[in-house]
Amino acid sequence: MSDRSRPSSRAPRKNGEKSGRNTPPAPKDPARRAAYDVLRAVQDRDAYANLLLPSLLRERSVHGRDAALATELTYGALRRQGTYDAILDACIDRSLESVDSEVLPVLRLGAHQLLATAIPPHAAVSATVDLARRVVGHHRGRFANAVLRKVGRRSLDEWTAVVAPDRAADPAGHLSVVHSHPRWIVDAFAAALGEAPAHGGAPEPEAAAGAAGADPGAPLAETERLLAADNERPRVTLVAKPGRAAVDDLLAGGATAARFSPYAAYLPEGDPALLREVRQRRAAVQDEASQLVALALTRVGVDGPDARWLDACAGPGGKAALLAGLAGARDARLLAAEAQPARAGLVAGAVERSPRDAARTVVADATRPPWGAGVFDRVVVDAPCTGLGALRRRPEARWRRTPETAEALAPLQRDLLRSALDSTRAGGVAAYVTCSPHPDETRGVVEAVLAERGDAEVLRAADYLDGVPDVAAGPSGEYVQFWPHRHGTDAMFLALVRKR
Ligand SMILES: C[S@@+](CC[C@H](N)C(=O)[O-])C[C@H]1O[C@@H](n2cnc3c(N)ncnc32)[C@H](O)[C@@H]1O
Repeated sequence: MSDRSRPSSRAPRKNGEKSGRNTPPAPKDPARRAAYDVLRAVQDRDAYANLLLPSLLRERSVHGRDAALATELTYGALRRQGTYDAILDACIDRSLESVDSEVLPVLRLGAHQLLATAIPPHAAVSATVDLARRVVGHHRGRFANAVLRKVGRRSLDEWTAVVAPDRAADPAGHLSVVHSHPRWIVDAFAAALGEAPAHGGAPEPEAAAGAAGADPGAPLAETERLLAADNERPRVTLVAKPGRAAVDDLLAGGATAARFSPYAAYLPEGDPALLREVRQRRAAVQDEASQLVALALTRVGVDGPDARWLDACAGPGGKAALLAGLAGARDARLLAAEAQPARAGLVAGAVERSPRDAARTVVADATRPPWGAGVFDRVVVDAPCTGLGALRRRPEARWRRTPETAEALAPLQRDLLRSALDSTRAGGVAAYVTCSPHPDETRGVVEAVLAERGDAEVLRAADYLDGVPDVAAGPSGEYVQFWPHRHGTDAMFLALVRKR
């Protein structure tokens, strides 16, 4: 992870620690001030809101309703930024680009309160204008007041009817504004769902299955459901690490049974760290699809030995921890490889005390592996990707990625899959996984690599996920694609490849 991930240059105080003598007094309206500071940090120094906000709230001792409001405002303004910017643009005489970068986050926060919360409009405007006066001065506070009063004259639906392109004439452009996703992401999602061509030409036949339940009359109907799901807060899913904790322990702690993974439970509310199993690292937060793609790999039959497993891109160790538990139960061994030393440290922590001490962590570049060819019975490569499948969790990510991000990652993704297949023995199996449904980094990678070699064949991955509906994807349903709107999970992709 790069420098950007550092939430703050100041170390947060430990829970319950009192402010030092030099700590500035708590700001007035701490919720809006915290939201503003996070939006500025995201905009100015590429901070990650999901890391910065919790540490900032802790540092400033913002709790309870203020913390909940700060979270709602920060995440809402970031997720809905595309929609709000189109509306703000219509409320300002000059172009939105010419608005000072210090003022823009104030306007987005105000728009979110006015258009998507129950805060009474006069309170939303006056509290936001107060904030503007404090952070950008009286003159620009007056500007914010004028703009927000215009925003408040219409509801969200009334505004989008005015500012979004017509749906029939430009479906992707319409959905891009209404559901606040960059247009290239709308196009990529539509292609992955089979509702639009991936690279020109006609949509894939899988569109019919993919769009099950959608209104056939509305263009890009299923894509719209996906975009809407991306704007919802994801539920917290836990994993009970096999051999170290049981799902029943999590249920006893207030979690509820999960739909698909035998190791998962959902936490309806509260801080996961309050669960003893999580504190003791016997359980962890892990999306259900992440668990299921790892499980699918372990369910494929292999003839001969089943003793050596490899996780070629293991950091921070979510899948490695699950695989280590399952390997231990079968008396197999997992090698967890990670290129970045700091992330390898996280992997080592995640797999610590696995049953039979089944996992070993190494810092290694999996494209130039220090291990020999054909030595592993099972290999997973969970490749670095755009993360477009996890937009629910990373509210600013959609504005940071570009079409070039996916293009730039493809050579590394192909190299990692080639190397994973080279590392797999004949008769063994490799899993190629991404947390993105973008065709260029999912099937595009698999198809390019398999076209080069005659020693590998794609298996029907959905056959190893019995009981999970509507996951088969690809021209013949050979891949697995999870979706937030269908499964309530991240949009994880899985291809299972048998080495011949
Ligand atoms: C998507 S993440 C893996 C997530 C992980 N499997 C989990 O479930 O927690 C991809 C990881 O691959 C690592 N990586 C990138 N290039 C690599 C390479 N050439 N060799 C090994 N690891 C690499 C990245 O540092 C990152 O930690």
